[in-house]
Amino acid sequence: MAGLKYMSGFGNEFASEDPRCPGSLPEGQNNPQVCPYGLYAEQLSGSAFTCPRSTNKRSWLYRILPSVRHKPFTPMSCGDLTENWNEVEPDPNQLRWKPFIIPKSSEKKVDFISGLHTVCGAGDSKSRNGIAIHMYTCNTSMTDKCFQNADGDFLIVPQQGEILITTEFGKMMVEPNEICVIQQGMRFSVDVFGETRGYILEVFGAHFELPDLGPIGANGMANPRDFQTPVAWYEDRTVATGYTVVNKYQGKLFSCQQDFSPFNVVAWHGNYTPYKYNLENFMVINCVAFDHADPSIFTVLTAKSTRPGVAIADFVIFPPRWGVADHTFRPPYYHRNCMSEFMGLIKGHYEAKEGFQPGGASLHSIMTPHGPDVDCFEKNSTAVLKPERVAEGTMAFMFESSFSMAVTKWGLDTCHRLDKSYYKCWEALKNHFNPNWKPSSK
Ligand SMILES: O=C(O)Cc1cc(O)ccc1O
Ligand SMILES: [Fe+2]
Repeated sequence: MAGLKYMSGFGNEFASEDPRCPGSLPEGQNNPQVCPYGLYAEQLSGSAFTCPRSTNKRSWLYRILPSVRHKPFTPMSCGDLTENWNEVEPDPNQLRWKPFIIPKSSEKKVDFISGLHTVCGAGDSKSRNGIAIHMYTCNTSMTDKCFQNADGDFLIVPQQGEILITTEFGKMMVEPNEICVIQQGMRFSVDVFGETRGYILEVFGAHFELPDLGPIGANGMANPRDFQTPVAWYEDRTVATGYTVVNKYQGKLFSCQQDFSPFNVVAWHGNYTPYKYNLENFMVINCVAFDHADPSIFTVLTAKSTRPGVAIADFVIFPPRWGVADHTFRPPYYHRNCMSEFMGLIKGHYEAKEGFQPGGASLHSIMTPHGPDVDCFEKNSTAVLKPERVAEGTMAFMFESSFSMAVTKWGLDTCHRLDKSYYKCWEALKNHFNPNWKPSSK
C-alpha cells in the first residue's frame, strides 16, 4: 500500500498519534484519570517489569475499548500448527523440501492462520524456552479476524506475495526480501494479494536483538536505522457479526468473539513494537584475503539464550556480495555443527546446492554432515580465483538454533514435499587422495 509511513530505529522509545486525533497521547504520565478523547490506557509488557533497563520492553496503548472486553476463549482447530515434538520418530538425515504447495483460491480459501504449518521445532512455550519453524501458505485475507501469539515472537520471512499486516501499532507492508517481527502478544491481521508463501521463525522466551559488532566497530551488518516501525492507525469499527481474536496459547489455538475491531489504538508510546527490515540494507562484511568466514558474519537478528554466545535462534542471510578470497575453496565448507541449520530460499539460487528451490527448505540437524554438492565441489576446486559476484539476484537464509529440532508429521510426511533423493547430491564425491602428493605439486 503506497503511502504507509514508518519510524526509523531498532528498539527505540517511539511515540505515535493517529493524525486524526491530535493530542491523543497523554503528556507527562501514562495513566491520566481520564485519557484524552475518552480513550482507555492499556500496557503491553514484553519483559518482566523488573528486567534491567537494557532489556526492559513495554508499550502503552491508548485505545477506544480495552482488549479485555471479549467473550471467553474456546479451543479451535489447529490445522497443521503444533508444538508436539513427539509425533514421529527422530530423523537425523539431511532433509530437503521442494517448494511448499500454496493452495489455489479457486479450490480452497486459506488465510494466514489456517495456512500455518509447523515444520520442526523444540522446547516449549510453557517453560518459555524453545523454537518452532512454520511455513505459511495462503490465498485469502483475514477478515474480521486477528491473531495474537501468547507463546512467542514471530519473525516472518515472506517468500512469495507481499503481506499487508495491520497491527495494534499501525500498518506494515512487507514484501519478499523484507522481513518483519511481530513480538509476543501483539495483535495483527494479514491481508494477501494472491498466492502467498513464507517462512516463520518463532522463539519462545526471548526477543530478537541486533548482534554485537565487536571488532567490526560502530557500523555494519544490520544497521539500527534501517528497522521500521509503523505509525499509529485506528479504526472505530463495530462488528455486529462478531470480530474473532485467535490466540495461540501453549501451542494450541483458541478463539474468542468481540463486537469491535482490535485495531482501535489511537495513540501509543513505548519500545515494544512490531518492526520490519529490508534485507537489501544489510551491510555485508566478508573475507577480503583468504578462507571462508563462518556464516555468523551474516547474522541479521539473534534471539539469545542464557548461555553466553549461544542463540535460541539466529536469523542469518546470504546476500549478494563479492567473492575475492585468494587460494581458497570459496563456497561453504563441509560441516558438522553442534547447532541445527534450517535454510530457506526467498529467490534465486544457493551456491552450494542445486535442487534447493525458492519456497523450499532444508534441515541439517545437529552433527548431521552437509556441505557443497559434487558439482559445486568440483567446479570450485579448479575455478580461476578472480573477484566474482556471488549470489547475484538471490537471497537464501538460515535459522540457526542451539535446539535439537524435531520434525513434525506434516514436515516428514503429510506435506508430501520431502525430496527423498537429497542424499544423492553427495554420492558422487570422489576420493582425490594422493599419497604421493608433494608440497611442490600444490
Ligand atoms: O550451507 C550451509 O550449510 C550454511 C553454511 C554456510 C556457510 O557459508 C558456512 C557454513 C554453513 O553451515
Ligand atoms: Fe552448516
